[in-house]
Amino acid sequence: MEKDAKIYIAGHRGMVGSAIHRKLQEKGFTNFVLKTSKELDLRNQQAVADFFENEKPEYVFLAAAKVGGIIANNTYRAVFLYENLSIQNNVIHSSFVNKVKKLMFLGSSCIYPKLAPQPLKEEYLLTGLLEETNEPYAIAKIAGIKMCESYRKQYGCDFISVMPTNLYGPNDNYDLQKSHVMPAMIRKFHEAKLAGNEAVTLWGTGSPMREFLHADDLAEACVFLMENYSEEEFINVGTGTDVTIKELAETVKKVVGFTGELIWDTAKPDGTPRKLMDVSKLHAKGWKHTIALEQGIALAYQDFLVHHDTLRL
Ligand SMILES: NC(=O)C1=CN([C@@H]2O[C@H](COP(=O)(O)OP(=O)(O)OC[C@H]3O[C@@H](n4cnc5c(N)ncnc54)[C@H](OP(=O)(O)O)[C@@H]3O)[C@@H](O)[C@H]2O)C=CC1
Ligand SMILES: C[C@H]1O[C@H](OP(=O)(O)OP(=O)(O)OC[C@H]2O[C@@H](n3cnc4c(=O)[nH]c(N)nc43)[C@H](O)[C@@H]2O)[C@@H](O)[C@@H](O)C1=O
Repeated sequence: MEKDAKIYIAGHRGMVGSAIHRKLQEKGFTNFVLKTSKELDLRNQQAVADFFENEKPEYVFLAAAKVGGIIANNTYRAVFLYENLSIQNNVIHSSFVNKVKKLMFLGSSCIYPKLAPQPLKEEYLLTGLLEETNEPYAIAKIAGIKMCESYRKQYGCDFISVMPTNLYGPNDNYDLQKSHVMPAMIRKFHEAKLAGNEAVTLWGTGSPMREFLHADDLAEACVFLMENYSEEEFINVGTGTDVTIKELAETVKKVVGFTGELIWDTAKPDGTPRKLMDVSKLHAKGWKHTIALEQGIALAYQDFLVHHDTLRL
């Protein structure tokens, strides 16, 4: 990508989109097209077609999506399916019509079968049943992968797909019902510490395992792959290491400074038992994460404290 290339970051205000924007600016890129969802609703096919015809971006990072944790995915099943299919269909197709040089689609580690062998290799896609709680979201993501693959095969588009593991960091969603586990723990432990509460309730059994990558590391990987990866097959992006939710809770407790007890609400779902990404393909391409988990949690907590009054609570 040329430093003055016209780059459209769809979802530039989100955790991933804002991290990609920061990273591109750090690396000297200067020419961005940025639209909020109020300015451009990506579910609106005609509005997206008009936008692309007028703006003619050269590169597209598709980081706009309907995103949420396990309860949000399981509650708003129709919304997660419809909105993600609409957004990605419109952006990917308009990128083709307007001859975008390269597009990056962001999927998720939830595309893999619930009980696939671990760590998850890219070839395990579509080899088994999906996790029930986020099946609609996963189906939408798989459709996005297949759309990029098909537009490459039929039209020669340089559209690539990246599969991030669970992410956390600045600009995360801290709504306790809709968020992912990391921001939920940060907020719950922080508020319990301030209130002097003796216990915090967390969801499930605490036994599932999850891999966590800081959003700034993901952004670095996305810029690296936009410049160095043009293959048909999608690529996993993660750390290659995971922890149990219980272990995560102990680490977040320590970082936040909460000393009370944990109560596990087993009426809430555990979701996939494990979804550790095989990142050997990414490492072979020459990229590896740099932010260790405890260091990343401390950075996320600092961001939470600094921006607490403007957060998505
Ligand atoms: N968070 C995670 O743990 C993971 C995320 N991912 C993927 O990364 C990508 C970004 O996720 P993340 O940054 O966490 O999500 P966020 O919820 O933080 O950001 C999503 C962004 O999408 C935009 N958006 C949503 N709906 C619309 C719409 N109808 N029209 C225009 N823009 C819209 C929002 O714009 P606005 O702010 O203007 O309303 C927002 O900026 C997604 O594809 C997600 O699936 C993958 C794996 C893990
Ligand atoms: C990135 C990935 O994220 C989602 O999958 P998930 O990883 O299962 O989502 P999660 O982060 O919400 O939960 C992880 C684990 O943590 C446990 N857990 C404990 N206590 C809280 C808690 O307070 N909040 C939440 N959210 N989870 C909790 C929770 O019960 C579960 O066992 C997909 O929907 C999809 O969006 C996707 O692709």
